[in-house]
Amino acid sequence: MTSASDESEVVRFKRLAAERAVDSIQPGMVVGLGSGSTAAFVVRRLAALRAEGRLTDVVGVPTSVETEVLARSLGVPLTTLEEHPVVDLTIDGADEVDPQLRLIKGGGGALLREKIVAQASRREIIVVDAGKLSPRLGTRWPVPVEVLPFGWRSQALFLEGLGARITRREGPGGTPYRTDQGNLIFDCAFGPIERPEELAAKLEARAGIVAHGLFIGLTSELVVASPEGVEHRRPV
Ligand SMILES: O=C[C@H](O)[C@H](O)[C@H](O)COP(=O)(O)O
Repeated sequence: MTSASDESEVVRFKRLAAERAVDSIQPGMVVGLGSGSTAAFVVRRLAALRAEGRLTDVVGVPTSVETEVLARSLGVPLTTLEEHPVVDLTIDGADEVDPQLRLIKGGGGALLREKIVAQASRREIIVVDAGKLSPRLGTRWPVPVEVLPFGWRSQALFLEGLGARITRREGPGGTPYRTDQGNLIFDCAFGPIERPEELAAKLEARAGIVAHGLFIGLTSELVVASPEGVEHRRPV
């Protein structure tokens, strides 16, 4: 267990952003629980509030098996999109955020469920440390692309044809990484992406590509923590 005193600065900023976003959760809400190390602080904070007898009627929709396991271990009640097809508020992390609050997500492999939950949400708050801010998507992070195992070599050629330097993500022991759906991920280094919407449209038109990590038009609010404090930004 990490104590507050041995947290690195980056981890502290992740926690501060996540905890601030939890202030937006109201009693009775259905809350999308994002994935990754920043979103995990949301789950922990929710559990701590429940222990104080607050927000006890909030239910969470996890965006990955990892988040589901964490939430269950902390006693946070969970539901599904089948039971609650509309989510009041989702709080999730991101790998890269541009000035228009477009995102690259999926560094932890949860991009498909994260996008499904984001699209089902009335509000999506993204929580990051300031190191995730970027002038242009693709500058700091490759775009994860989730593909069906069937025909994966064809998808690799297609992605290279779009100009990406691709790496098939590896799991434990050098075996191909598998998502929660059993699919593969190609991390696609495009370099700074001039028109993310056009790239997203090309990826979405390709059969066999199940999801990509470009999240466009889905951020309602960004909470970013840095040495200067915690700041809220909305799309302009
Ligand atoms: O698939 C993983 C998610 O998109 C994460 O939200 C993203 O990778 C950020 O993760 P972290 O908060 O650990 O930096």
